[in-house]
Amino acid sequence: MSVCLIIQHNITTEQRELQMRLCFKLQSSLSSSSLVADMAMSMRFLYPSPSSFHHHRFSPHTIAISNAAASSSSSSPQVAAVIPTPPPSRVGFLGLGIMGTPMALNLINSGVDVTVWNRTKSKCEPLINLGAKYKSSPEEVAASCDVTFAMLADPQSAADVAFGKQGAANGMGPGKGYVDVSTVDGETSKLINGHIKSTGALFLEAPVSGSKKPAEDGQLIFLTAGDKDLYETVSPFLDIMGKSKFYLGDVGNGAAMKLVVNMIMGSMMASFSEGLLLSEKVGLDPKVLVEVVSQGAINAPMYSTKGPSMIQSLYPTAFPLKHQQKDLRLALGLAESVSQPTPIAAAANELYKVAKSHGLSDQDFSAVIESLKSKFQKSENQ
Ligand SMILES: NC(=O)C1=CN([C@@H]2O[C@H](COP(=O)(O)OP(=O)(O)OC[C@H]3O[C@@H](n4cnc5c(N)ncnc54)[C@H](OP(=O)(O)O)[C@@H]3O)[C@@H](O)[C@H]2O)C=CC1
Ligand SMILES: O=CC(=O)O
Repeated sequence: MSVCLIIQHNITTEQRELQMRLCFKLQSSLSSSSLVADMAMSMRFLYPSPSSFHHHRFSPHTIAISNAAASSSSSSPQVAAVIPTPPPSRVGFLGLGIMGTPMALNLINSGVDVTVWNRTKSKCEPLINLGAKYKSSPEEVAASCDVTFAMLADPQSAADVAFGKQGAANGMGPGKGYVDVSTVDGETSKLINGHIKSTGALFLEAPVSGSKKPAEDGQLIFLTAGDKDLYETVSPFLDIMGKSKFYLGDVGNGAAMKLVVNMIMGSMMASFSEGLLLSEKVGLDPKVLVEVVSQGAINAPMYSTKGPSMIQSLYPTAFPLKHQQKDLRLALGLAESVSQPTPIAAAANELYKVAKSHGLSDQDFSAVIESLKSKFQKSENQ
């Protein structure tokens, strides 16, 4: 029997103990048919449950134990053991807005070594006070970190931060990774991918579904595409910030999935707004409408969370209206590129544009209801 044992060196004390235990097992159990099962048990001993990952500074990255006998030219079996590779230890985070701040905070609270940057420096202070490091440009963050996440407003800012002057690409290189979690169009994402890859680094697009509260609760849904190796590497971090993750293949697919989801969401909110106003006008109580909707097949969490404040004309910002309109605009561009008719999304987009023109850009996207109220309709028709 021949044995291949791959030992990783840059690891925690706990993982070092695991290595030693596995070496001992290999020495003492080479003839044992239960070797693979024993090794798997050792892994479980060290990481008893997925939630225990969060209490470790590092999570197990790769656990692969295989009997390579089938591929061996020798008649005797060969055992290959790949010891857990720790995920990258230094994580950068660029963009500390409504979403970036709680996402970075969850990483810090899980013991990850986080370095932050934001265009408006004051937004970095709370995270610095909680232990984050600070660098004064995306380039410096990327240069000092193994992987760098970016959560920017729109295609222009995502591109500027990734490959503009003092952009992250200047600090990237082989062995590093860039994960853009902003919502942008596929073309922008491909452009960023090209700049990052030209440095020898890896790229993953990973826009998120889920708003401010899911970001705070670590319940986001990641829609990823790009380098599969980087996806595997950063999975422990995605698991800290989110509840699920999808790997969708080539760069552009994550962006497209996100735009389709938000196209649906923007239309749903516009339609819900019409329903609330119509119910009120025909003498119904819109609060009862919210209750009825919440019990039926068309229930969506956003109706019951945002409906009551919409009835009071209050729009505390979780998802800025300007970003919803940006997503509809980009989704319409995507539809145009494949000649897919999207008349409902096009109509909804017009409502968000009206709301923006009345100064509601920074309110929550539920403020789109205002554009259906008679005061705005009159001014639009003048
Ligand atoms: N809020 C939500 O519910 C969700 C948002 N998203 C998407 O996530 C992204 C971020 O959203 P959110 O956090 O809500 O947005 P915010 O508007 O709160 O934050 C935007 C971030 O982008 C930065 N930024 C804007 N323009 C530039 C620029 N030209 N150069 C450098 N930095 C810039 C801002 O910096 P500064 O602080 O200096 O202004 C800020 O850090 C968007 O793409 C959005 O569509 C996705 C899912 C949910
Ligand atoms: O992009 C917004 C969201 O809620 O998801």
